[in-house]
Amino acid sequence: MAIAYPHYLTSKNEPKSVDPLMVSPQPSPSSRGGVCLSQDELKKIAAYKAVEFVQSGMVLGLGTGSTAKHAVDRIGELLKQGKLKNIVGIPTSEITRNQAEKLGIPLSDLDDHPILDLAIDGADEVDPDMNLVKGRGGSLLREKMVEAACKKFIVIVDESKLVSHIGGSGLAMPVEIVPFCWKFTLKRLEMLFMEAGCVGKLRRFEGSGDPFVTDNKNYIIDLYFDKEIGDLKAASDAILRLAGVVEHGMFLDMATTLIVASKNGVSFTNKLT
Ligand SMILES: O=C(CO)[C@H](O)[C@H](O)COP(=O)(O)O
Repeated sequence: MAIAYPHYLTSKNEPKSVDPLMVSPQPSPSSRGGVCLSQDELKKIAAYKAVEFVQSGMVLGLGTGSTAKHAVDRIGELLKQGKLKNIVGIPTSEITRNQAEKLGIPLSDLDDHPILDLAIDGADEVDPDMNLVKGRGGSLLREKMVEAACKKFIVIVDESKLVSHIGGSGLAMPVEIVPFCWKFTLKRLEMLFMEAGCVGKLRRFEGSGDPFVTDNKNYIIDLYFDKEIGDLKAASDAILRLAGVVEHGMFLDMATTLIVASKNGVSFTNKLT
C-alpha cells in the first residue's frame, strides 16, 4: 500500500536541528481515513524522516534490516532525482551492498573513508538511555565497525523496539563468534550470565538447520536472559574478553539520535553528551 505521507514527512526543507529530548508535536501518522499503518509503514516513516538529515557530499553508513532498507531506498531515490549529490555509502552488510549497488549509490569502505558523517540504521531493542541491541539480522560486526566511525548515528525504529532494559523484549542478544569449538564458546557465554538465567542458542537457518554464517564467515550465538543483565558495560567487557568471541550486539552509548515512529506520531530524541 502506498503511503500518503503527512506534510511533515514530505517537506523539501532540510531540518535545521532536532528537537532535544522527546517532542512529538506532529499529527499522528497512525491512521488515515480509518486505515491503521502497519509496522512496516511505521518503519518507513522513521526511515524517511532520518533521510531528511542527509546532505549532499556526505559519507554515509548504510544500515541493514527491514527499517534501514527503506532509508537506503529513499537515498537512492533522492540521488536519482538529483536532490542529493556526491553521496558515498559505506554498507554494513552484503545485503545492503547489493541493494545500494542496484540503486546506483556510490560505495566505498572504512579503509578509504575512516570517518563517516552519518549512519542510519535500525535496532532490535532500544533502552531509555538509547543503548541498543542489534544483530538479529546477523550484521552486528560490520554495523558496529561502521557506526562507531560515524560523527552521527541515527537509529530508526517503530515503537515495538522500545524496551525498559536491554534484553527486555525476551528476544535474542546476538554474539558473533568464530566457528571453532562453538559449543565451548556457547557454554562460556552462558556461564558468564548464569545469574541472569542466560541460555545460548546457535543461530541456524530454518529448514536446513545449518548454522547461520555471517558475512565474516562466523557463527552467531543468540543469548536469552531470564533477568536483567545488570551493568551493561561490565557485561560488554566480559563478553569481549572471551577468546572465540568476535563482537556482541549491545551498542552502548553509540546512538546520537533516535527516531521512533508510533501510533502517536514521530518522536526525536537527541543524546545529550
Ligand atoms: O541489527 C540489525 C541487523 O543486524 C537490524 O538493524 C535490526 O535487526 C533491526 O532490523 P529490522 O529493521 O528489520 O527490525
